[in-house]
Amino acid sequence: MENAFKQVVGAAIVDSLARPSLLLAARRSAPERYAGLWEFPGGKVEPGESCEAALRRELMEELGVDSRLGAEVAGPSPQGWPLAAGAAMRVWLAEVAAGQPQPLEDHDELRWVPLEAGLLHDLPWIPADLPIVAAVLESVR
Ligand SMILES: Nc1nc2c([nH]c(=O)n2[C@H]2C[C@H](O)[C@@H](COP(=O)(O)OP(=O)(O)OP(=O)(O)O)O2)c(=O)[nH]1
Repeated sequence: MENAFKQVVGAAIVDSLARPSLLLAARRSAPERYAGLWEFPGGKVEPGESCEAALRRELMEELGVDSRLGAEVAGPSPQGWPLAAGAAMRVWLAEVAAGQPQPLEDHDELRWVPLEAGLLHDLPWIPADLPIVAAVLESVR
């Protein structure tokens, strides 16, 4: 069956999948409606690509890192979490397997933030991401 939503994938990159204490938040530099807002690194899945392969590709392109995916942070639909404009995002916990994350593309700042509700919610996230941030916190508790 055709997917009802445009499929986006995102990574909740933690310092360690075994003992997560920090989350890597990324500040978008474009487009204008999202510039300055924080998000999960990731992007659109290309035709014929699996979600997991798309996510690892995006993390290499955007951050320059090889990544290891952990558990999915499941959303309310099989396509994940609803976003604006007819898109939905599946999100995985992830850790860096090799490399140092750099804001190579789409972002102007990366920040490791303690996995604490108060500190994470201090950042201006893309509004659709707020329930995902809460679910990530819940999943690492
Ligand atoms: N990566 C990412 N995108 C998000 C999040 N929240 C959210 O609403 N979005 C939206 C923004 C974009 O409209 C869309 C993802 O597209 P993108 O611009 O990151 O995708 P891409 O890297 O494949 O970009 P492009 O090829 O279209 O330039 O999903 C999030 O946490 N991470």
